[in-house]
Amino acid sequence: MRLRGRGLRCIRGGREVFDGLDFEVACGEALTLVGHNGAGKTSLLRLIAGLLQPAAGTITVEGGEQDTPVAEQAHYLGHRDALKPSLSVSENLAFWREFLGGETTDLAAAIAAVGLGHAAELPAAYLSAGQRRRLSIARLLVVRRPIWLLDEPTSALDVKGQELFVRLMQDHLAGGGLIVAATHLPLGIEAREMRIGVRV
Ligand SMILES: Nc1ncnc2c1ncn2[C@@H]1O[C@H](COP(=O)(O)OP(=O)(O)OP(=O)(O)O)[C@@H](O)[C@H]1O
Repeated sequence: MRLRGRGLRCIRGGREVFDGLDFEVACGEALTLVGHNGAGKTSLLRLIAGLLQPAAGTITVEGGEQDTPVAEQAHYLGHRDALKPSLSVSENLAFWREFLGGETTDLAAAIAAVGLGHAAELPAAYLSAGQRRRLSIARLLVVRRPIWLLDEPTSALDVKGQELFVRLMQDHLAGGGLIVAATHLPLGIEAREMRIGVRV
């Protein structure tokens, strides 16, 4: 499987963010997007996730499930943790598993994998920032999707949480998945780097 973007142009709020952008990532590979604040890293992730439409260019998947839209093959882990505060950790994850559908895995195992086993019945409103991030990461595990789009994924994670996430990313790549991540810090995994935007 190969994810490819060609000639992408992105316009936001009437201003061009980037134009003529190409990228390519194959299964088992990670691509990190680097660049200054406002360069367009989040915008590119949102284009791939289908949350924004490109003004020009194409995003395609070769191999794998070619007829399934890219957005349905991708998890988008954004800046904000998409959680319902009144629902417990396991209820939040059950919601996402139901909502996203497709190939799912065991809920309790996903919660344990991110180190939240002790907090499974706690309302999400009571979670710390790092715990909320861990719960968001559990969404990547509970529904299997080959493309992980990650926006500053390690923000708020403590050292153990970062180590844990590195292992989860490595497992995902070893299992044939691919990762595109926007980050200002090294992700801790082997990755190709793509710079977006040049400050003038
Ligand atoms: N909803 C929006 N409406 C209009 N302009 C927007 C919107 N969201 C982002 N932008 C603009 O698009 C440009 C790219 O923003 P983006 O969030 O993609 O940058 P980034 O590289 O991810 O930045 P950072 O490193 O700060 O996260 C910025 O100039 C920003 O102001």
